[in-house]
Amino acid sequence: MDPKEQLKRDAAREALSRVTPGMRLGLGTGSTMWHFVDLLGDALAEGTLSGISGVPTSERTRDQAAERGIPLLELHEGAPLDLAVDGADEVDPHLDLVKGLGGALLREKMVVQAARAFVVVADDSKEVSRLGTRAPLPIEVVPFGWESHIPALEALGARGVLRVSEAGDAVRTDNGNLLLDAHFEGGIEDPFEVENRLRARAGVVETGLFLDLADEVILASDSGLVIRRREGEA
Ligand SMILES: O=C(CO)[C@H](O)[C@H](O)COP(=O)(O)O
Repeated sequence: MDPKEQLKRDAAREALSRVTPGMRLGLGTGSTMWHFVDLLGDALAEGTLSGISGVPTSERTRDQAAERGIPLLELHEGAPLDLAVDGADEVDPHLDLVKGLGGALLREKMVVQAARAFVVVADDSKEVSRLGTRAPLPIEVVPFGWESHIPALEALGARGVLRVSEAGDAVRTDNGNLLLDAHFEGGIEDPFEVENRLRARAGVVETGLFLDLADEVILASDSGLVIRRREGEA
């Protein structure tokens, strides 16, 4: 296996050790989560875990989980979830995150907010000292008037770019919305301020800032796993 994929699988395997029989899980989206869903499928098939059900955060994850025989629930059926597991594009020292390069940020945040605990799985390339330095901030917006957010982003110190596919078409989320990627020169100075300013705008559906949400971050590196927990948590 490619060494980078192996790191993602290592983080996913560690997260799987947090899962106990009967749990209702939030199943995130992305290449690291692919490994988690794969390992969960193996565990159910082998009988080392049972009674598990999951709420998928994207159609991709729904398809993979269904293929692997993982019983699926709608969000309202599963909530409150015992545990949400998901990847991240950036993790800062406070365990705040940027998510959404995979385009599933809205459902991901809804699922995390419906969960009693949230564990993040990533390789150590996602660690940053300040959010917005490694990845742009994804923002899901309704198609109507999306261009009007560009000057507002400029006022926040960011260059907003409509996400397009390789073929040049605007990318649509699973919810039929568009994605703006906000590039902050030097990173995001005050993520809470940016979150509040963006969320106050009609037409902005959700941002990829996941603030004060992660309870535990599992980072896989060449030298092993690094586990970070929110202060005050055992
Ligand atoms: O937020 C996400 C999708 O919306 C993903 O969790 C994030 O992009 C990380 O993905 P990967 O594990 O492929 O690096």
